[in-house]
Amino acid sequence: MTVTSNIRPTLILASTSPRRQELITTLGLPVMVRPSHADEKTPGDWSPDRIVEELANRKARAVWESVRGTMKTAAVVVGSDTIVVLDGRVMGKPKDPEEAFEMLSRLAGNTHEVYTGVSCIGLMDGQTVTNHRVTKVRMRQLSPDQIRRYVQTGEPLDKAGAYGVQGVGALLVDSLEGCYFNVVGLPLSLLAVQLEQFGVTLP
Ligand SMILES: Cc1cn([C@H]2C[C@H](O)[C@@H](COP(=O)(O)OP(=O)(O)OP(=O)(O)O)O2)c(=O)[nH]c1=O
Repeated sequence: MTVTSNIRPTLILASTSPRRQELITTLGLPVMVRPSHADEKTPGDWSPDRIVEELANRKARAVWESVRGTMKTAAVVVGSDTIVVLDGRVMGKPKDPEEAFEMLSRLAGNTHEVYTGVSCIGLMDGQTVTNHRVTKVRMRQLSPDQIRRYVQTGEPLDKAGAYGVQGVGALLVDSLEGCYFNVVGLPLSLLAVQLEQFGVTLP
């Protein structure tokens, strides 16, 4: 897609995540949201970076396929995927409170990595840029009671690794090394770099 610097493409966010929807508005470009229902299964031997880049691209591609041909304005479809990795073991979203408790018991007192993949696809020509970022997060020691109380807030259930650093989960996190927004699900500086490759000028 050729976008000259005075054109502001619409960003089509391929996501159901309210966090991503809020974060993407920071770029100051028009935003449309189109939930993507891409298959999120990957082979067990894939590396974390391969998983998040592939899933981000699947989400973006599914939406790109459904909207191309229906819009005439310049647009870029954005897909994103986040996982938590502890000692090489991948954690997605917990399926129930019991699994959330297990995940948090493993993360407490340890340092893990949060991987987020972002994939951008130009609406007109399908130009694709896909990358990922990694952030290290140190979680403090937690007693089983503390973990139980946090799980009862309901916050862990729709989040990779069963916590949300932007919410009550902030009380569990000792320190963080890398992009904060990567942990929340959309690394904004990475997205800015990717959009520059489409000729978009941002502040
Ligand atoms: C670790 C962490 C994850 N998360 C969230 C970001 C993602 O929304 C979610 C990981 O699940 P994803 O599968 O990446 O995304 P999603 O299902 O929420 O949304 P969609 O696929 O439609 O875009 O975990 C937080 O909000 N805060 C955190 O601190």
